[in-house]
Amino acid sequence: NKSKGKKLLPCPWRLPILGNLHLLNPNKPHHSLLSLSNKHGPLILLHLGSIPTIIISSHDIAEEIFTKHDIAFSGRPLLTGPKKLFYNCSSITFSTYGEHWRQARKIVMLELFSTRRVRSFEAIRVEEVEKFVDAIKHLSIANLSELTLSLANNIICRVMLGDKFADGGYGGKGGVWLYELLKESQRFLGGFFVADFFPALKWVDRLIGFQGRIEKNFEQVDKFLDRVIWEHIKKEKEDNEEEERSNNTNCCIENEDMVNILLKLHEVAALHGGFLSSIDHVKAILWEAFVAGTDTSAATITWTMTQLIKNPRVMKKLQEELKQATNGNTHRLIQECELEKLQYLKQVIKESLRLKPPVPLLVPHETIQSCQIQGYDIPARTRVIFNIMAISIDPNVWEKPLEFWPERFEDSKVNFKGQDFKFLPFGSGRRKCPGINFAMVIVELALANLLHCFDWSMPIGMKAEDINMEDNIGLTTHKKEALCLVAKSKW
Ligand code: HEM
Repeated sequence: NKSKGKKLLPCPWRLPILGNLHLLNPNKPHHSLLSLSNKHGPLILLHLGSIPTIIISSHDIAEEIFTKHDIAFSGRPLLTGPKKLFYNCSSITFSTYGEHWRQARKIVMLELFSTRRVRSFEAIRVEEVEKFVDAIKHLSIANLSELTLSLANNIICRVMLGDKFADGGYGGKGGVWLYELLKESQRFLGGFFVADFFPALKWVDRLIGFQGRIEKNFEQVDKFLDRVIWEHIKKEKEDNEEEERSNNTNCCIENEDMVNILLKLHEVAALHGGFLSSIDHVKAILWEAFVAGTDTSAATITWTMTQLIKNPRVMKKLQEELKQATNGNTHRLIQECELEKLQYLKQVIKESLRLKPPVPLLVPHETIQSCQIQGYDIPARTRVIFNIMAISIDPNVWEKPLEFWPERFEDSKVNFKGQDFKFLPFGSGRRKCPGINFAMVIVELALANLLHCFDWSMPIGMKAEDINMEDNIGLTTHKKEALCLVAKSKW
């Protein structure tokens, strides 16, 4: 009776208790949702267990939401994984819209993602890319899935925690334990907790051991972050004493890592209250940078290399661009100041992000107030999933949507900053990724050098057509099978 006179959202037939959950393949929910939207339309309502969830799969509905109802859609559901791993969701990504989120985002925008800050990490990126290239030279077969994860992990580790905590290894040698810790956290963030779909059945997660495993992972993460913080405090004290002794008051902000910066802000907040008043907030921000930044950047590099090995014409054209940019000098690395002129590289990365967006369903949103979309009433506290993969291969919008064709971005103003609603690999509106600049310079520098320093081919006995393009989704989509290629060094 309640719905009398109201326009009802299309909703596939559902089962008692499970609702529409049985329609989702847990390994490929973005593909299942694409099939459902092809059948039922670009705005549908699913009952995932007992949680009403709307799925958005068209650019015009995304535009309506991000331009007219952005605040209403800026909440985040309180999910089991992030609640545990990010200290009761006190990080940015998973905290719901409000003062805490605003303050947290403001601080990281200023201290981590501002143009000046991103630029100040150049030496770290260059050094790590150099080691990365050097490691590949010594490998008969390069496992790019693993190597790119090491690269992103080492850069983020050095930027966030300082040099001491990154042991800088490549090719499965270095930082393995931190890496394993991170992988386990990511499994839980993208994983299926019964409580997230049937809040009343929370006990089932404990019964099947899921809750126990996440608690163990959290304990290890927490212990690690405690050690990082303790060592920074100790070092700061020693430096201050040394400074007093030598009367040297030169403060070098460029050498500060994120832990130093957050600890200083924590000291002030502990006296006056607000965000960062608890040391748990500091830990949540630190762990989140690993989780949000490592996987996504590595997946972008790996997927782009996958597309290039399958498309030799594009790879050749890109290598030609790099040759021209360096006047044919293959005996040195591409520098960051040269990236700006590499226009074809930028088109190639965009095309790769279009076909394989690393976060194809964004992070789940939740409405914080009721509103109307396309004439449908959407109540507050509705979970919202944006299937941006469906949008970026929509045949009504994109010509030859499944083809890898970077030239489509030539002379086009379409970018991924969140204003072009047919292409949203970083999201849009208030919740869009704040790490775009931070990530893109890593991705561009790594790819430019991979292609400038090496010629790439398939291992003997394999053809590019054999490459498995299937993805495995957690919070980020990865290539299901590792990308292993032969790299022939040009110098
Ligand atoms: C190519 C690499 C990356 C991609 C494709 C990517 C993509 C995304 C996406 C799709 C979202 C969710 C937007 C939404 O829910 O509407 C997001 C959020 C976020 N990303 Fe990224 N990201 C990348 C790199 C990074 C890096 C390197 C960092 C930090 C070191 C980072 C930090 C964040 C944070 C903190 C949020 C949460 C924003 C909020 O909820 O307010 N990302 N990212």
